[in-house]
Amino acid sequence: MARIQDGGLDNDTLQHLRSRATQLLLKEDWREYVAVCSHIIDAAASVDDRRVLCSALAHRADARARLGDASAGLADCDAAIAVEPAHPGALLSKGALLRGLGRYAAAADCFRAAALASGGGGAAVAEARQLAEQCRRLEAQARSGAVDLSEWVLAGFSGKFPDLAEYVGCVEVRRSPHGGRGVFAVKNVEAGTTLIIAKAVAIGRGVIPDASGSDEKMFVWKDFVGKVLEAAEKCPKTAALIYTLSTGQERQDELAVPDMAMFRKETEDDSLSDGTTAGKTTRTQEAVQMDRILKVLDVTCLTEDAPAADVLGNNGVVNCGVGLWVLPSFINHSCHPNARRTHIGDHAIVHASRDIKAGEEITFPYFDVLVPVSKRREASRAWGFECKCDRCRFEAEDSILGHEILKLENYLLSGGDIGAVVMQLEEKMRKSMVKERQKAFLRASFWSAYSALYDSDKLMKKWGRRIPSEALVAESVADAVGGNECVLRATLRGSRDGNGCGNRLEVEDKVVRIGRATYGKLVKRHAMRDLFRLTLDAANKFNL
Ligand SMILES: C[S@@+](CC[C@H](N)C(=O)[O-])C[C@H]1O[C@@H](n2cnc3c(N)ncnc32)[C@H](O)[C@@H]1O
Repeated sequence: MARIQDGGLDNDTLQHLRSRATQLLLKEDWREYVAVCSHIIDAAASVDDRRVLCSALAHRADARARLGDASAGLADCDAAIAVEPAHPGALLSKGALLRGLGRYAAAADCFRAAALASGGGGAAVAEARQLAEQCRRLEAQARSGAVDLSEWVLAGFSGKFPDLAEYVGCVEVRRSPHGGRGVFAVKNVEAGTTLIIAKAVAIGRGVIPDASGSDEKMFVWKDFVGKVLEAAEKCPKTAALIYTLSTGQERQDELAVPDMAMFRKETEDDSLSDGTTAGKTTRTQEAVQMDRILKVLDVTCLTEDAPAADVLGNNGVVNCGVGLWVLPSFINHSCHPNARRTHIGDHAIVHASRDIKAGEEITFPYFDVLVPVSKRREASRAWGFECKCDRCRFEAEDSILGHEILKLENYLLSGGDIGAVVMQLEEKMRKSMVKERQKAFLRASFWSAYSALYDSDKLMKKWGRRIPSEALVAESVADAVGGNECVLRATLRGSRDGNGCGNRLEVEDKVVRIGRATYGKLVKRHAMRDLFRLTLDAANKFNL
């Protein structure tokens, strides 16, 4: 029991509690730390020691934030601010909590108030101002989706991941002809436009050598599942978001279309309901539905080692990552996709990889789509669905071409001359007057043959004059599957060789267009050039 003296807590008691709190802080034992802070708060309140009361409330708020209890943390900050409106510690803690909830404008106000309250021009003031500025930038980014990663890219992706805010662009979840729900564009968007920036509910990561067995992967998976369950337990809103996802066991027409407001950043009202009685009521009434979450994770988690992550996000450290990003998990697969995702730290950025019309469904590839239809069918079956996208339908339903495709596939498999395969396919498409869009589909399906041919000086000497240029085929394939590293590399090589690309400015425009379609509008032109160099370097390494 704390001893009390006139005008506040007695010094010995306070000193003892403070040193206990410091020990717990160093051990990061947040639960015990909260208990000690509560002790100080009760004692300080009973003797009306406002100075001690406010700093203990601010410290408890920080610890509660660490424990994922943002609502209780905010309540502590508000209690301190009610006693002392210009308490720098409480204002800083509240700013940090609001920033974590994505309420950047309110967070910036708190940091600004903390700078004013600290007074003078010391390091604390400078830090509070810096935090206010960071929140101002994040607020602007959360509204526009405009991200500039140029500096980070130019620094070789080194250092801390750039700060990102969650963003929901002109997209909406609707019922999809592909199955269940899907994400749709509500406006026309240009290739490269950012559609969604989503923060992961949780990510499991491990540095696993390629040859490692399934035990290590299982370890990463278990760690990931544990983190998702913990996040759902701590925050009812997170649990509610996870429950919008499919368990894979519902009938497609049973799946409800969620309200888009769920995915937008928190409003004042949301945070109040999360922060006070209403939030707590939900938490105690509803235990986390563990089985349901486990089934959801089986269907919806995304691997972080997507092709774009190799260049734009893993900092060369992580080579196995699995995560749950809720809104991107509503995106269906297509072999004629129009979007891609890039991973930066804990955020997934989904951007248009082709121009998209209002009302069109947004899709990305769940597996390699630069392969013939038979291979894609195997992959989609492994996912538990039959892909009926327009590309699959065309390749499966055109009986004359279907026969030809099968012949070419077999010929390729038996080690036949790649140049002859490409020649025959081009001839057949010309004779059958196949439309450009469908030519693009078939070229994408036989991409391995085309690229092996362009890679070989010997084969190019033999067939080069009788087949379309690398740049032309790359542009055509980008129409089928959107921008990606393979077509970008081919476009870069093709444009360097100047074969059939047009004049210098046209060539540069084409390259930048495919670059944006591949990496999104995340970097300025000068940094894009660096990405081009890396893309070509990666190809050279691969070819060695
Ligand atoms: C990540 S979820 C996508 C969202 C899902 N449609 C929903 O309503 O929750 C993946 C599941 O969606 C379905 N799906 C995705 N792409 C599809 C496609 N092209 N054709 C049929 N079903 C698809 C499959 O059931 C797949 O297991």
